[in-house]
Amino acid sequence: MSQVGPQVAPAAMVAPHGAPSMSRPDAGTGDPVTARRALIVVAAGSGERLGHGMPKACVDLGGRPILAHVLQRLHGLSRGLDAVVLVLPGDQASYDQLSAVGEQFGVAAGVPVFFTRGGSNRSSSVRAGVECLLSAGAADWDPAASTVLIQDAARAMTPETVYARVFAAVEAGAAAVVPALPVTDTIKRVHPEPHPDTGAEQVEETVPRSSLRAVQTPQGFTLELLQQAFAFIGDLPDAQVEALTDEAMIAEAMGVDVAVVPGSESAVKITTAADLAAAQALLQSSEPVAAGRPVLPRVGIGHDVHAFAVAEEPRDLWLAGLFWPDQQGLTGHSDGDAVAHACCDALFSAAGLGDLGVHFGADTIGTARPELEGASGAQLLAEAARILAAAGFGIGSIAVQFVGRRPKFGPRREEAQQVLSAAAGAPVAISATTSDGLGFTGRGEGILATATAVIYPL
Ligand SMILES: Nc1ccn([C@@H]2O[C@H](COP(=O)(O)OP(=O)(O)OP(=O)(O)O)[C@@H](O)[C@H]2O)c(=O)n1
Ligand SMILES: C[C@](O)(CO)[C@H](O)COP(=O)(O)O
Repeated sequence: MSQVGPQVAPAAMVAPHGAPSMSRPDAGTGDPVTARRALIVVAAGSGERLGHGMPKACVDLGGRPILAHVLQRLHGLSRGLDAVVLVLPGDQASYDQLSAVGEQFGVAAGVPVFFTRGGSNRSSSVRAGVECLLSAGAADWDPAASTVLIQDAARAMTPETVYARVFAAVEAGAAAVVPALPVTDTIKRVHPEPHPDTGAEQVEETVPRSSLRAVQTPQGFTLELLQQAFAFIGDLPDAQVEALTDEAMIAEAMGVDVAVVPGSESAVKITTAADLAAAQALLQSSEPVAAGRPVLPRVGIGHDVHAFAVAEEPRDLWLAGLFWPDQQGLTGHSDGDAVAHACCDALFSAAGLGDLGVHFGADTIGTARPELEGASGAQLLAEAARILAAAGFGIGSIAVQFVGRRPKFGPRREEAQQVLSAAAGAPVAISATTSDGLGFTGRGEGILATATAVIYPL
């Protein structure tokens, strides 16, 4: 199992005031939430019926692997997710490709993402996902109060509303929940054996369709039921496990009620070439380029200034996500990381989402976002990237220029770029200059950072 999480800086680089807890306060009481939410995406299937000669989750859909579309649709929900587990194909190339997609999502969305390899059938892949989740920390969760959703990577276009419905139904008291749509075709059962002379299948009966439902994913369960379910099927022979085409079947076999919530026409399972073409069409119809309009990038600008603290009030210097030993720090409510803050401002500006003050000002953090109290510049940048993603924007790149007499950026430019790029989930380029002795930067009273960002609609 490997992990990427919202904590982007190596431990030594995390702000001295401690990492902010990303746990959610209860909206009503402000108490920490004990009910947890996790999502397991099973993406280990071979995709034989699709026939692309590679695991289905790796197959290209509109320029990105199928798995990326699942994650892209989760950004609005991501603040409420405590963990995402991706169950990936066993071969190294596919594993590397898809885990990179997952890592990018984890950084942008601020969600801990864990990876494991799947098994030879769907149930064994789901089991691997549950085991990964437990060893990633869910073993300490309250199992009756925590909800786990299982999603097929193959249902790449499932809208976020369906996830929200399933979470809501489990949290309202159902131990097992499936999303489903009424069946619109007439359904007939055929005889097990074809006609002896013609070889054609023979209809045995017509099944009344009013009570039939076509079941989709994500399927939701309490963590407690999911653990019991895998203990329940633990000793079954492989053939019987193969026959379990979804997890709700195990709950049914255990005598647990399974609730149904509305699914979505968009949540089609990409199984055949025709399904992939349908998903492609759906994707195009939901993107502006289909209407003949080009998808233009957006640019933003950000600017931040901080004064150096006076010698009588020493502070550590944090700049561009790095700790600078033996240097007097900057004043400010925050850690004073003007380079990271300018990047955040450029992102908000590009997305038309206001500025740093709106999202991370002392008032906001004091009221709506207490978990960001004491957050470092790099952590704020990761959070800004998550906010953009939730608003439907990806980040192309950020360029930031530092103006000041000290510290000297050259020797640590690469290191700083790496830290900020990891935080933003996109390339961040840093340049630095002095101001020829002029102005407050020239006199060494403070520093200035100016950033530009290019973003694009997802
Ligand atoms: N051993 C398996 C089999 C399936 N799955 C996942 O379960 C979902 C539903 O499976 P399906 O659509 O049947 O995918 P494949 O098994 O890849 O398809 P095929 O049967 O055509 O090979 C997919 O997201 C798939 O990646 C999995 O994680 N591990
Ligand atoms: C879980 C599922 O998507 C619900 O419809 C379906 O059962 C998966 O079946 P598959 O044969 O593994 O594709």
